[in-house]
Amino acid sequence: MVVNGASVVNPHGQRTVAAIIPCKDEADRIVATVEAVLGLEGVDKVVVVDDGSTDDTAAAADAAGADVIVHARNFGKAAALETGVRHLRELESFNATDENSPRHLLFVDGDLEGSASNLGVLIPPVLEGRADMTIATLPPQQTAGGGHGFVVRLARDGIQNLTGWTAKQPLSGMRCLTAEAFDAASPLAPGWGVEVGLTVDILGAGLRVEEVPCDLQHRVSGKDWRGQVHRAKQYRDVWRALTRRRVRKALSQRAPGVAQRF
Ligand SMILES: O=c1ccn([C@@H]2O[C@H](COP(=O)(O)OP(=O)(O)O[C@H]3O[C@H](CO)[C@@H](O)[C@H](O)[C@H]3O)[C@@H](O)[C@H]2O)c(=O)[nH]1
Ligand SMILES: O=C(O)[C@H](O)COP(=O)(O)O
Repeated sequence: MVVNGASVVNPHGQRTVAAIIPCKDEADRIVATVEAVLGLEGVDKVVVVDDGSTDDTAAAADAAGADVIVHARNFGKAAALETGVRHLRELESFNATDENSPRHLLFVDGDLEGSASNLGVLIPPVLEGRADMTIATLPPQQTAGGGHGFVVRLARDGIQNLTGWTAKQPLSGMRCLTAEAFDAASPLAPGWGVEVGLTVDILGAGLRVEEVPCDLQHRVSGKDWRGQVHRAKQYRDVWRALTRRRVRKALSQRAPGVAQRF
């Protein structure tokens, strides 16, 4: 429900939450992830977007009980999230008596498996109106790997310079947010820039962001060449998201009309 542009809690009961799970080649993990998310209190819809997988991700997610949308080819994580939210809003618009519309959003990576059952802590601050977006911070991971911190530092420093807020884990993709917060960050920054874009745009709109410790385990990128290529793409996308927002901010001080379109 939107009143004067602001989300308000449904007067007829607790607002519910829809989980959106972007996936590329997660057939081995998606069943456990979907089952865990379906069990979260407050979540009444799970949408998996298969972002051009070459494995059986879509069939596995469907069998696990999710709504499944398939990209004909790979468009990147941000596009998968946008497809999932668009699908959700279409479903909601078909049901004129749906009191939960527009649902809050829970963004979940497909590789969390059973640990996704710990995502529930992200929901109450948003449901109760204390935060417009919560972000999960993860404990040390059981699987070895991880990078050298280049992308994390670029993201953290960039967010800090633009907003004054220091994120502990700026790349964490597990987030719960209101429809209003999602709209403030739309269109999303492409690819791996999506998290930085969400944080900068939502804070820039004067909304509240909070990091919440959450006991999650995910597939950690290694230090092999595949992991390094992945990090190079992350670096490129985060840099682009930050640069666009720096230019937008500079323009908004000089030419507000132009800045809105940039
Ligand atoms: O083209 C792609 C690639 C990945 N994914 C999915 O996006 C999620 C995150 O991808 P992953 O390979 O797990 O990325 P990581 O580098 O391990 O992820 C860290 O860094 C990312 C930002 O760079 C965040 O999105 C993640 O939440 C964070 O865990 C997973 O569900 C993927 O299946 C897509 O939907 N499309
Ligand atoms: O493995 C990671 O933590 C991410 O891919 C980011 O890489 P980084 O450690 O080089 O910032």
